[in-house]
Amino acid sequence: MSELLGVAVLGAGHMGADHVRRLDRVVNGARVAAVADPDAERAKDAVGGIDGVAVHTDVEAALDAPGVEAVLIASPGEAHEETLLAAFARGLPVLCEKPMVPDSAGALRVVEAEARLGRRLAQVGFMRRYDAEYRRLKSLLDGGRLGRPLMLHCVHRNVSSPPHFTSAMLVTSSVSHEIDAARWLLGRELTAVTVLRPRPSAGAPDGLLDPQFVLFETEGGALVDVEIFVNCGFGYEVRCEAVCEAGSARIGDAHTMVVTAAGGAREEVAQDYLVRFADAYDREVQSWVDATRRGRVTGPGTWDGYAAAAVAEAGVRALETGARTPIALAPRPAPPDLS
Ligand SMILES: NC(=O)C1=CN([C@@H]2O[C@H](COP(=O)(O)OP(=O)(O)OC[C@H]3O[C@@H](n4cnc5c(N)ncnc54)[C@H](O)[C@@H]3O)[C@@H](O)[C@H]2O)C=CC1
Ligand SMILES: O=C1[C@@H](O)[C@H](O)[C@@H](O)[C@H](O)[C@H]1O
Repeated sequence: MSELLGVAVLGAGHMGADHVRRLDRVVNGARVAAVADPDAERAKDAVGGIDGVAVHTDVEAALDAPGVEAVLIASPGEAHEETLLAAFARGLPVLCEKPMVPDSAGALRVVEAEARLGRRLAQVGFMRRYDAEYRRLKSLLDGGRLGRPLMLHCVHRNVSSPPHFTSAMLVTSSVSHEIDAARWLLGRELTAVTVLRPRPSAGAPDGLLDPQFVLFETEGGALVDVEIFVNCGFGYEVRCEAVCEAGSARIGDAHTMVVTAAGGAREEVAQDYLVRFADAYDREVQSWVDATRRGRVTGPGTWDGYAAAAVAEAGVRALETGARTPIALAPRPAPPDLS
């Protein structure tokens, strides 16, 4: 391995461009070796003035570019399966943005392909596991001081959704974060899901079922509710309150800045995930680079990516039918070396 880990960033849109910047300017021990995007202008814009970066419109060419030792996938979810398998075929370690693969059958193929290799190669981009507030909540719950968790109340709001966003994507793209966070915080699988649809907001595009109220049941009987509202218009808000037998704990209220002027006080509210979770993305990518340079893979893995896809798929059925929908996970293949 070279002194600086050579990373190919695949997909140079909103997230990809931010990861290029992060690898170049924030993270230690890595460099951007190649960027690929079918839109060549986007790839060039993302690279900006960084020296020595190969720019491609073809993913495979980027994977084979000189100096590429690891891969960060930031293309749309539908492209992830093919790209993950191409990286596995070359033995390249991967950090793959969520959703790992949007459909559960494809996600399971990725789990099985990695299991056949007999070692972990992929980390999935569930960055909330690297957020300071989520980590404090996880240690508190694991420490047991508050007793057993009974309920998680979650709020997830975006200012607006991108034009391609569908009603199903509120679950598959947005609530996928709460699905992973709940599995991680509680250490339990989710077993059933019900989705209620309040009347759509006038601020949502025509036909988009926004907001939605999602209720998960878990192994062991805890409940997780999620308000997902992706065109709230006023801010990017992510909160989670754990209610336990001997107390409760809430995260997500942290103030950015309070400005007092002209007889009033105004608190700033983050407008998007790149601001709210900036530190979490930095920590996630640094941790991936550090582990990769040690020849290891840590953090959420392909099974977590598969479980999130299977739960989200049941959620979409629940949204369409209005019925409580049980969640069935496939048998887990013998996990690869978890070191
Ligand atoms: N962790 C998080 O909080 C977030 C994660 N994401 C995830 O990041 C990924 C990318 O999302 P955005 O950057 O918002 O999308 P975007 O639409 O801004 O960018 C996607 C880019 O990928 C390119 N692309 C399309 N097919 C490709 C392929 N086969 N190979 C390489 N590039 C390809 C497109 O031309 C585009 O430039 C998605 O999986 C999304 O779910 C997005 C937002 C936040
Ligand atoms: O992952 C993300 C987006 O893809 C998703 O669409 C948003 O709802 C989330 O807040 C963001 O973190």
